[in-house]
Amino acid sequence: MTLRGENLIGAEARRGTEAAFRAVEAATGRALEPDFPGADRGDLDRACALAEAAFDTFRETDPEARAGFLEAIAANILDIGDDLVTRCMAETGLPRPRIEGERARTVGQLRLFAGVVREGSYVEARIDPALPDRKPLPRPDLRLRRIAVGPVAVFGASNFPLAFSVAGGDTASALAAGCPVVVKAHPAHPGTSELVGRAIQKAVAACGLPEGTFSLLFDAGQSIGQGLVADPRIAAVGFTGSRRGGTALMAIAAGRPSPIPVYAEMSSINPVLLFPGALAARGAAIGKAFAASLTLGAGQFCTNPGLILALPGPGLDAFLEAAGAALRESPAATMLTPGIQRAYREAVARVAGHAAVTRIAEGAEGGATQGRATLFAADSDVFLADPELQEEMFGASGLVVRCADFAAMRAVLERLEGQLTASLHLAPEDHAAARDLLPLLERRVGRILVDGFGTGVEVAHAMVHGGPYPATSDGRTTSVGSLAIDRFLRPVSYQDVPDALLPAALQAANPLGLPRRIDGTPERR
Ligand SMILES: NC(=O)C1=CN([C@@H]2O[C@H](COP(=O)(O)OP(=O)(O)OC[C@H]3O[C@@H](n4cnc5c(N)ncnc54)[C@H](O)[C@@H]3O)[C@@H](O)[C@H]2O)C=CC1
Ligand SMILES: O=C(O)CCC(=O)C(=O)O
Repeated sequence: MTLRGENLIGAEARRGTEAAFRAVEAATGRALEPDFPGADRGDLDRACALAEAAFDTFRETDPEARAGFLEAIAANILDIGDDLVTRCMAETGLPRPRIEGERARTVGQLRLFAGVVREGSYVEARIDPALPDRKPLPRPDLRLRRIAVGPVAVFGASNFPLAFSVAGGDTASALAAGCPVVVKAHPAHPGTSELVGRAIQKAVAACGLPEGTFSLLFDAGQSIGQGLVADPRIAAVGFTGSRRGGTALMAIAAGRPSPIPVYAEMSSINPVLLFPGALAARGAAIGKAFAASLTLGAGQFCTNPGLILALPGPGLDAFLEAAGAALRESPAATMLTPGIQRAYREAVARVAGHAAVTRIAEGAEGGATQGRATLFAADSDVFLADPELQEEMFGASGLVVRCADFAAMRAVLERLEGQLTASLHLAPEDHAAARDLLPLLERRVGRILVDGFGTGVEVAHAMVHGGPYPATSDGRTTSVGSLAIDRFLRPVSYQDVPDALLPAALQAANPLGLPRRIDGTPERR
């Protein structure tokens, strides 16, 4: 499929008029064809106007039509075939199995949301019938449903060019909710973005939906993204990336005459708690598994296990020896962009320069586009004394913090910022100590897992990929799994509205066959 470097604005495809950029082949630093001229203000305005015009029609599409649309996007992505995989590999440096797996996850995610739309409980339809004879006052007829919030701006992630990008979780959940989407493409994978964007554009046309249901804009800089968040027609924002980028967009959204929510997934170091029983039983095996998780995708996962907490002893020694040996064997890996590679090197150098931090092991030295795995260690009082040690090193680096006892481990956890995940490695005799720490972990993280690592998020109904700030901007939400749809819905209540004027979801005959609550109890169907 030929790439044209065009913005997709509703049904149109046109090259921008602003400064152009090219994708960079991650492994070599070579510029790739074609160039992508940036969208201009007129393009931004048209994309937002079309999204606004599409909103009322798109949000009222019936469940089958909306689910069919999501499935059509999935089918069109698969139809692109190997062109998508090879372009994505070139732009990101990620290997084929990873990209193919991510494509399957993206398609599975769209289909999951098709199922959510068909099943219908996300609408939260509730009916409290009138009680005209209630004393001292009659109760009115009250009916509630959730509606889409409005057009959503999506900023894709550099590190998940499919599953967290143009047709990723933010887009899939916003479309499922009934929100038109305007994507600001990530400049690290514009070709991948154009291919996937065309797959969505084609599905919009084939499903007979309003053209403004989807648009995709390119920009060499940041003005289109900033303009998008500031545009009064945009009602919410989905973002995955840096803390600096996420907080900049939050500030723009909060400063608007009508502020809107920004759902930003940002930085996390994902503490791993190694309990003494587990370390004694299988310290070396945990060390090996940890090294595999740390180096996955060159460490460029927001779920990367960057902080390990453990009590000293032979079990921890075995862990460090095995993890160190695996990391010393690990090859350097191509990183996503020159900027990310530079930031990683600088972050590692900063920690390496810390007088009280020791380097346990490092992987093979890489070339100019690569990152090298590194494992550091420090005592808990050193960690507690220096807040910079809990900054994310976005790449394959971790810090082992030795805690003299569980009180010291608790002190470290108390000091931690919000996180996406916490992993606990346990033997049965560790349960009492783990139980003590669980309430604190619940306050710090979005997902608690046992005997595993957080990398590789399952797209499922019970998944939370979120967490308190700064892991995300709003710890009440998730960006992965079916609950992600909640971010783009808001409740509306209808009081004493005649049946003929009610939305189908709330009419007496329940023409959409939705699951509903009558007086708080599931309706018999
Ligand atoms: N925790 C995580 O999930 C991730 C963290 N990162 C971190 O971010 C660093 C840079 O990676 P990027 O992917 O380039 O993230 P980034 O945050 O710089 O960019 C993400 C997107 O937001 C846009 N953007 C960023 N700042 C903006 C601003 N002030 N105004 C308007 N738009 C803005 C960019 O153009 C891009 O489309 C990495 O080195 C890493 O530290 C990156 C990817 C994922
Ligand atoms: O670990 C995963 O599967 C997802 C990680 C993620 O959300 C990210 O790195 O942005």
